[in-house]
Amino acid sequence: MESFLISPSFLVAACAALIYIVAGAFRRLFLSPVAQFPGPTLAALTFWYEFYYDVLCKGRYTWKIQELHELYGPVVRINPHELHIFDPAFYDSVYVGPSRRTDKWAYSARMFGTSLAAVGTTGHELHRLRRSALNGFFSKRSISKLEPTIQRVIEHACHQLQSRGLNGRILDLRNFFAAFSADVIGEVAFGSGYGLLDKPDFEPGWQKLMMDLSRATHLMKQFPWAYSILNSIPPYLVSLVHPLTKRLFDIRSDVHLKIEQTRVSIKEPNYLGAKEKENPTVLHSILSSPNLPTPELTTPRLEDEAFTLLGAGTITTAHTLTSILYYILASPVIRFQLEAELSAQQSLGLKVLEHLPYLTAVISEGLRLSFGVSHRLPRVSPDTALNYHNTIDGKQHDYTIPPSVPISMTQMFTHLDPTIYASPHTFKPSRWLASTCATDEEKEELRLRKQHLIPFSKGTRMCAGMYLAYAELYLMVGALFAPDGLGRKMKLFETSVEDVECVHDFFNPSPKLGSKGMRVVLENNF
Ligand code: HEM
Repeated sequence: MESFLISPSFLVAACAALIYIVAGAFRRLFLSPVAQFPGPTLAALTFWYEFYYDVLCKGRYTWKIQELHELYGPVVRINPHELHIFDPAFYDSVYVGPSRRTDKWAYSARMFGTSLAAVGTTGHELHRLRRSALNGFFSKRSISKLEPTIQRVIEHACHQLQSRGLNGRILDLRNFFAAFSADVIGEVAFGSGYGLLDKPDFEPGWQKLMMDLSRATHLMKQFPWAYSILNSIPPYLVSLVHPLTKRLFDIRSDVHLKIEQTRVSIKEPNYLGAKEKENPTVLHSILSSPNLPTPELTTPRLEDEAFTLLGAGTITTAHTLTSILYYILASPVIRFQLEAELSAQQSLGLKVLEHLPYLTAVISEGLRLSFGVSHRLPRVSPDTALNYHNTIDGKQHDYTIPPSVPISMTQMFTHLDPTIYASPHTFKPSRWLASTCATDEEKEELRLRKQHLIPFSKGTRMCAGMYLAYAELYLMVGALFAPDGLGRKMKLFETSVEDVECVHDFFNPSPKLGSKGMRVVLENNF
C-alpha cells in the first residue's frame, strides 16, 4: 500500500487532481461572471454547500438564503453560478413575458426528471412551442367548460368524506385533498380518475409518494445521473425496494395506453364528431396541436408531459386546500363570515363564487400562506443584462447582472414580506378586502398586495394549470362551506398550525416531518 502511494503514477494523478481543484476554485472565485457578487466563499466554491442544507438538513437552504440576505444585502451569490435576489419590486424584471428570451437553468430544470416536458425544458423557443400545446387546454375558457366534471368529482369526494367520517372517525384532509386533486387531473386531463378517493383513508401512500418525489428533487439537481440509473432499473425491482412506486408505474402504463389509444382515435374519419369533441383530453389537445412537429409527438415525450401534470397539479393544489381548511377551521370569526357569505347565494357555480369578495379573500390569503412552491425558481436571460438598483436602509445597491447568469427569487419571501403584508404569518382575509371609504394610500397598498401575490409565478414559465387550480379551490371551498356543506360539521382534531406551516422546502412546501396530518372529525355525523 505504502509503495503504491509513492509510486510515480499515483503522484502524477494526485498532482493533476490538485491542479484541477485549485484551478477550478480560482476560476469560480476570480474569473466567474458572478465573482464580484457578495456571498459566502464556500457557496461560491462548491455545490456541496447547498447540498448540506437541502439534502442533509432536509430542505433548509431556503431559510439559509434568507439569513444570507440579511448579511450580504438584496443580491447574493448562493452557489458557484447562481444569484438570488430578495426584493419583491424586482420580480417583474426576472419573470417576464415572451418578448424577452428566458431560459430555465439546466441545473434546476433537471430537478423534475422530465426533460421532455415543458417544465423541464431549458431553451426559450422549445419551451414556447411545448407550452403552446398546453395553453389551449388549460385556458380560462376551457376550464370553465370543465366545471361540471370538477363538480362531479367534488360531489363524489364529499360523499366519500362523509361516509369515511361516520361515528366520529378521524379524517386526514391532507390525504383527502391529495387524492382529490389527482382524481380531478385524471378526470379532466385524461378522461378518467385514478380512483384514489375510493381507496381506504384516501390512499395515504399517494400523498407520501408525491412528497417523496418532491423531496428527491434536491438530489436530482445535484446528481442528474441518478434519474437515468433509476429509469434503467425494471419497474418491478424498484417496486420491491419502494412499494409505493408501484402505483406510479401503473399510472405511467395507463398514460402510455391512453396516448396510443388517442393516437388511433384522432385518425378516425369521424373523430371531430366523436364524444372527444365535447370533452377532449389533454392528450387529444397535444396530439392534434397544429404547431407541434413530429419529433414533439413521440410517446416518451407525451408521457413526460402528462406525468408532469399529475406531479405539478397534485401537491400544490392539495397543500393550498389543506392550508385554507386549517385556517378557516382554526378561526370561528373567519368561518362565520365565510358561511354567511355562502348562505346568502342562490347558486354556487364557479362564476358566482369567483365574484364573492370574502371567499376570494380567503383563497388569496390561503395562496399567500401556502406559497405555491417553496423553492426558488431560477431563470436565465441569455441575451440581456439586468440592472438592479435600490437603496435599502440608506445603502445604495447597484449591480449589472451579465446575460446568461441564473437568477432566482423565492415566492415565500415576497409573501411573508412585512412591508407588503403586515403581520405576515397571520391568516387575515380582510387584508384583501377593498373598503368603500379607503384613502388613496390604502388603495395603493391593496394594489401592491395583489401585485405581489405570486403563487403561480409569472412570465413565460408561470403555472400552466392556474385556472384549473383556481376552479378547484373555489368549487371545493364553496362546496364545503355551502349551507349543507361538510365543512360546517368539521372540527380540528389534535392539529395545530405546525401541521400546515412550511418548515422544509422540498420544492413543494412541507410542514414539520412527523406531522400526523391535518386531522378533523365531523360532528353529528352518525
Ligand atoms: C394551487 C395550485 C398550484 C400552484 C400554486 C402552482 C404553482 C406553480 C408554479 C409556481 C409553477 C412554476 C414552476 C417552475 O418555474 O419551475 C408551476 C408550473 C406548472 N404548473 Fe402549476 N401550480 C398549481 C396547480 C397546477 C395544476 C392543477 C396543474 C395542471 C394540472 C399545474 C400544471 C403546471 C405545469 C404544467 C407547470 C409547468 C409550466 C411550464 O414550465 O411552462 N399546476 N405551477
